[in-house]
Amino acid sequence: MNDVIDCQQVTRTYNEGPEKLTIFSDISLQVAAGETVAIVGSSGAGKTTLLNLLGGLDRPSSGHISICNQDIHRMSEAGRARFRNRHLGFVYQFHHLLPEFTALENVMMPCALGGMSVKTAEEKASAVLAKVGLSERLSHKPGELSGGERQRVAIARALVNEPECVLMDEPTGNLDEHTGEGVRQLIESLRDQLGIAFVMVTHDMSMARSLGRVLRLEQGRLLVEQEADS
Ligand SMILES: Nc1ncnc2c1ncn2[C@@H]1O[C@H](COP(=O)(O)OP(=O)(O)OP(=O)(O)O)[C@@H](O)[C@H]1O
Repeated sequence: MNDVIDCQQVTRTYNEGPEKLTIFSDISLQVAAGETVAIVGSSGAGKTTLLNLLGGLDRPSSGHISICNQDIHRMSEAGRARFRNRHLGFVYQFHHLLPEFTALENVMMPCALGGMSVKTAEEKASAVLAKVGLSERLSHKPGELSGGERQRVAIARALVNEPECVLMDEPTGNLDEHTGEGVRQLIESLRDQLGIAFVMVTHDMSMARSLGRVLRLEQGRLLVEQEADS
């Protein structure tokens, strides 16, 4: 069992007064190390809900989710936060960088939260910023970076603790086509170089198809849209 993510028969319902609203039911999904999986589907299909469950930010109504062979929903809140910091990276459509901190400081943040020394955090953050092509922008604040550069800083921040898996919600949703293509190529090369798994929610079908396996969330079911090796 070398799956980074193992999601077994997961259901998420919301209580709407006396009614139960089922977003999806009995979803099973395995993601191997170094694999890219795109989740597509129409607005409101439940893509972000699923991603939040995989990241331990929300609890399933039933079913089990293991990340690196550990059931994240059996951990205490504090244990889960530590586990997330160590094993998972997150990238969102809007980069969520802290505006008053430099690119380097933003990327150092998850290291600091994990208790690393400032010197080691600085070294790791500079190295990962170099990997995303931003060695020349270490002291720039988010407001002094382009949209694509900001998203690359956000990706560097997600990678700095060397997670097994990065979860992305519309990573190119806010970027023009050319800049989005740059981010797509970066994800591809990081996956191939570092063996990190990426699970990405996107509306960008050409990016989804070009990266590997594509799953479609539709009417509460997860359907295979494209196999890994097609
Ligand atoms: N806290 C909540 N309480 C009740 N319903 C919710 C809650 N959060 C989300 N939903 C519902 O769950 C459904 C799925 O939402 P979700 O954000 O996962 O969709 P999505 O596929 O990511 O959509 P989009 O592509 O528009 O971002 C929506 O119909 C939404 O209204």
